[in-house]
Amino acid sequence: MGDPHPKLHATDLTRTFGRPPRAVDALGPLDLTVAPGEFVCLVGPSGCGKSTLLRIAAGLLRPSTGLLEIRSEPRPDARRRRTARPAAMIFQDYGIYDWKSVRANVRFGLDIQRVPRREANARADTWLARMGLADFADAYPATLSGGMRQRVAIARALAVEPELLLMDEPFAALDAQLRTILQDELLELTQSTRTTTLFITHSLEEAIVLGDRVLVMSARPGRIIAERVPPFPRPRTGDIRTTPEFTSLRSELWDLLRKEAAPA
Ligand SMILES: Nc1ncnc2c1ncn2[C@@H]1O[C@H](COP(=O)(O)OP(=O)(O)OP(=O)(O)O)[C@@H](O)[C@H]1O
Repeated sequence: MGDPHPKLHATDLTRTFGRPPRAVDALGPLDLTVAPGEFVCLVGPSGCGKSTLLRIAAGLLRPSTGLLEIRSEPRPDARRRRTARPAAMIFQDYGIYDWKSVRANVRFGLDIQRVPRREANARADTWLARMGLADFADAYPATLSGGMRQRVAIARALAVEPELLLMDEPFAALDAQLRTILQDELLELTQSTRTTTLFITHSLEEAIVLGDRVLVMSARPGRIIAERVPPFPRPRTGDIRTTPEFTSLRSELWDLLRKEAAPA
């Protein structure tokens, strides 16, 4: 790929939790480069350090050694948005606030950035409309279905126009049908916004549908042991799921993963 200006660049990254003799080596050493606009999916056995990597990328956790850099674009309105964050994160449990209306949830990041209320409401409403939630702006999350709640989380993350979107198993709590629908929606959305995305999933299907690259991690401490490029040009649609290339890549990835997931 060789992009001289990667959006995310990690070198020799490791993370250990606790101290000897109880120390847990959770991650690495790991090198990772994500180009601007690229959608990179990470798959790996349970407990291999995927969330740890994402939390380091989000600035929620420090690495034990190594470096992770996110290249930030100067924004034309940077002076006003002093608190602008380059990364937005979406979790499996949605992470939305039950006591705030749907619109206020979507506006949340914009409020932190001190975007004026009128503009923030307009941007929130635009994203709600895009996610098919226009009629629910004044509703409270408790009245929404799981899929709708996850759409609110996606709208909230994208409303801040993040330079980097970090998604940790965002669809894991949804049933298979809804998951497929949201995969297709996210595919369309990210192909139009070209938001640089690092996406963790246990679903190989999800990784192949969405990713420009699929990275396979080893068992803990997670390192990157393989990389595959799904052979589907963009813009692509969910129809690729029925192609022979899709099936063969899925079984190839599954073989790689099975070796890592097998008990020692
Ligand atoms: N705060 C912490 N303190 C101690 N150990 C931790 C902490 N966070 C994670 N770990 C350990 O680090 C390892 C990696 O955890 P992590 O959550 O990153 O894995 P994961 O690949 O995201 O797992 P899963 O796929 O099951 O969600 C695990 O062994 C976990 O128990």
